[in-house]
Parts: sequence; C-alpha cells; structure tokens
Amino acid sequence: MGNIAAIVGRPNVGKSTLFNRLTETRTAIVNEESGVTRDRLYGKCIWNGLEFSVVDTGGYAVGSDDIFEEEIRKQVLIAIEEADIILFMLDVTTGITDYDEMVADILRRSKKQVIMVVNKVDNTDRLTEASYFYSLGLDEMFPISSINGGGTGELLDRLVELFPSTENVEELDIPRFAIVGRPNAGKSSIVNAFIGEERNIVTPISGTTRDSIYTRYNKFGHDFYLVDTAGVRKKSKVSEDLEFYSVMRAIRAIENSDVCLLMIDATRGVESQDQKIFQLIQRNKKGVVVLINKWDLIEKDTMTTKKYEEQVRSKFAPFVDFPIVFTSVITKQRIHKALEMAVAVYDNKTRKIPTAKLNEAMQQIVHDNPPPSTKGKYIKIKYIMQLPTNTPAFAFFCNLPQYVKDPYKRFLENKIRKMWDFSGVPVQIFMRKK
Ligand SMILES: Nc1nc2c(ncn2[C@@H]2O[C@H](COP(=O)(O)OP(=O)(O)OP(=O)(O)O)[C@@H](O)[C@H]2O)c(=O)[nH]1
Ligand SMILES: Nc1nc2c(ncn2[C@@H]2O[C@H](COP(=O)(O)OP(=O)(O)OP(=O)(O)O)[C@@H](O)[C@H]2O)c(=O)[nH]1
Repeated sequence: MGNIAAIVGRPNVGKSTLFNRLTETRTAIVNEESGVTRDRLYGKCIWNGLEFSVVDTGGYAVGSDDIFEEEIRKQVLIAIEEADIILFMLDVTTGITDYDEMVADILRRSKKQVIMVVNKVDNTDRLTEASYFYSLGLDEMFPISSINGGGTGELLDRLVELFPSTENVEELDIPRFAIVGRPNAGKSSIVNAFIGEERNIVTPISGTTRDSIYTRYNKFGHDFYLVDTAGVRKKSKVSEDLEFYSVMRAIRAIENSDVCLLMIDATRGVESQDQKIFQLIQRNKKGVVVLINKWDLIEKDTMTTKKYEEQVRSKFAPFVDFPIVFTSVITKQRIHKALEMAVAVYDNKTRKIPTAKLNEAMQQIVHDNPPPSTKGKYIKIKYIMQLPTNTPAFAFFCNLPQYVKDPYKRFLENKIRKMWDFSGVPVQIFMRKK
C-alpha cells in the first residue's frame, strides 16, 4: 500500500529508459489498460506479486541541459520527502560529475532508503568501473543496463524486499476519502473544518510507512477515514507551486483512498497541475468529486455555476461523469454537501448490478444497436456480467471479442452510466470470448 520509488538523477543518465522497463512489467500482465494514456512520470510495476509505483522525476525537468542547480535540488528534496525509496541513477560512461556529488550529498544526509543505480553497464568491462561509484558514500549499488535489461531483475528483487508487503494498519471496512489538489487550493482548511476543532471525534491510526495515514471521522451519521491528513496539514519545507510537488503529494493519498475530493481554486480555474492530479485519480481507478473552492471570491454576476461547470468538465474530458460542488471553506458553504457527494460516489463505486437486471437491460440495448460487423464478421454478445472487482467492471461475453472496437465499448459504458448511477466512478468494459 503506497509503495513509491522515485528515480532521481541528472539528464541523460537513462531515467526514462529504466522507468519504461520497470512499468512495462505491469502492462505486460494487465494488458487491458486502454483509454488512459501512459506517461513517463508515473507508472506501476509488479514484481513477484508485489505492486508498487514508480515516479520518474526527470519528467518534470524544465529545459533539459540548462536545469538550474536549485531546481534539481528542490526536486530531490521533494522526492526524499514523498517517496519510500530513492533510485539514484548514475551513468557509468561519464563517471561521477559535480551534479552527482551534489545529489549524493543531499541523499546521504537524508534518512531515506537510497539505492544507487549505475546505468549503461552494458558489458562486463564496465562492471569494475561501476564500483567506483561507492566513493559517493552511499551503501547500496546495482549496476544495470536499462537498454538490454541486464541487472534489472536483481534491482527489482531488492526493491520488493525493501517494500513492506503488508501494512500493519488496523483498518475498518469504511470508506477512505482523500483530499487532493494543488498547493493553496484549500486542502488543510477543509480538513480542519471537518476535524480540526473537534479532536475528540478524531482517532489517528498509525501505519508503518507514515506517522498517520488515516483519520477517522465519525459524526452526523458519517463514518469514514480521511487519508493522509498528516501530509495535508504539514507544510513542506519546499512548498513551492511546483507541479512536481503537488503530484508527488497526491500520489500516496490517492493510492490509499476509495474516493478523492479534488480541490480546485476557483480563482485560478483548472490548470495543468489539476489535470495531472485528475489523471492520477483515473489511472488508479478511484472515485472523484471535484470541489470548486473559494467560490466566495467569484463575482457571481459574470460567472454562473453552470458556465463554470461546463468549463471544468471540458478541461477533464473525456471523463465527464463526475459531481462538482462549489464550496467555500471560509463561509462554510456546501462543505457538508461535498462530504455527501463523496459518500454517494463511494456507493456508486461499490454498486453491484444483479446479473439478471443487467442482462435484461443491456441485451435489449445490444439488440437495438448491435456492434458493427468488421470484415464481414458478425459479433454476437451472449451474456453480460459485472466482475467482482473494486471498481465497476463489466464483461460482455461474445463470439469475437477482438472485433469489438473502442467506440462501441464507450457506447456500452454510456448506456450503463445512464441506466445506473456511476457518477464519479470509472467504469470498465471488457469483451470476453465465449
Ligand atoms: N548504452 C546505454 N545507453 C543507455 C542505457 N540506458 C539509456 N541509454 C541511453 O541514454 C540516453 C538517455 O536516456 P534517457 O532514458 O532519455 O535519460 P533520462 O535520464 O531520462 O534523461 P532526461 O529526460 O534528460 O532526464 C538515451 O540515448 C538512451 O538510449 C543503457 O543501459 N546503456
Ligand atoms: N476566500 C477563501 N479563501 C480560502 C478558502 N479556502 C481556503 N482559503 C484560503 O486559501 C489559503 C490556502 O489554504 P490552505 O488550506 O492552506 O491550502 P492547501 O491546499 O492546504 O495548501 P498547501 O498546504 O500549500 O497544499 C489560505 O489562506 C486559506 O485561508 C475559501 O473557500 N475561500
């Protein structure tokens, strides 16, 4: 749960090559991940049955050659703060550079688990050179070749060994909500509005990876966990308006949640950072409620909620079926509505449609709008089943699953969304051979 490895290192050492290699281990297993674009920043890796996240900090580099030292330093500090393991990448062909020394210096002083990954060790001759990197004063080193995969198995074995496989948290079976968003959107304010003044209703639970992962909220008929409130409340030493910062902060909270309340600053609107976080929520298949916060600051004559809503949805397209709540933490407007929507989305996420009802409704739709035939082949959908997954997923059993194209799957998804309430929740459609 929330096992995060961050790759740091200067430009051109091979960070993205390693990232691709690590995250491919998952795509190979979970091959039906269509609809969501892969990016070079954040991906999942599965090794020996353990799943963890990999973040490529290089994806946030500005420019490339002319990155300022200060910028890199910040990035490394954020990675140290937010990741569980740092993969410090080095290049055997260039040896140790000034930059490497600077990063090693920061890493040595941190208490984080650091692994030096010496890349481009494509042949055994370079193996001896790789051991020079021990002079940077870090304990662990793995020589690898990202390009041909040499040494990456050993590195993965070690990572899996270091990550805790089961977290020792006494967790109840109640919804887990995460409040995420860019710096200054109002996350701490809303958490404090919920739990701040009434400590007696707050029960912090200790996890192994963090001081406090879950805070229980139990009043007004609600009972749920707020995820990673420690992370929300604690101001970072490097709390800059960096995109990398807000994304790193969000990852763990999102992974540990069922539903995310994504806070947008109404005065700024939806920007690329918000889109990035929204995308992370999607890729982790979590529920989402979008809060347009600081609504008190908006001149209502010029900006109606309806107009604003349309703008927000267009920024998050193609996924548009999610609730939007206009909040003000300052005037306490609709913050309980926000909670109610989070609960509703949780209910949607856990909704199970009885097989008979599902077939009755969907067979009719399929009958009226059959999948278009491809290459003269007719596709016959025989029956439909909701899979026993954590997020709604439906399997359509048919004779020729490979011939059903994405537009038809989207058509089926939209019909399902119309028929039953799945607002705020990703719905997956699978074609299966029968
Ligand atoms: N010989 C060799 N070349 C490699 C290896 N891994 C990566 N490269 C090459 O090194 C170059 C840089 O690789 P990237 O993965 O783009 O490096 P990066 O660290 O992500 O670079 P930035 O995007 O600038 O941060 C590319 O030309 C790769 O093909 C390797 O194991 N051996
Ligand atoms: N006018 C107005 N100001 C708000 C509202 N919510 C939060 N603020 C203000 O916005 C500023 C940032 O709020 P925070 O709660 O610290 O934001 P945050 O998202 O936790 O920020 P980081 O800790 O940097 O990630 C503070 O000055 C709040 O008082 C709101 O609804 N209306």
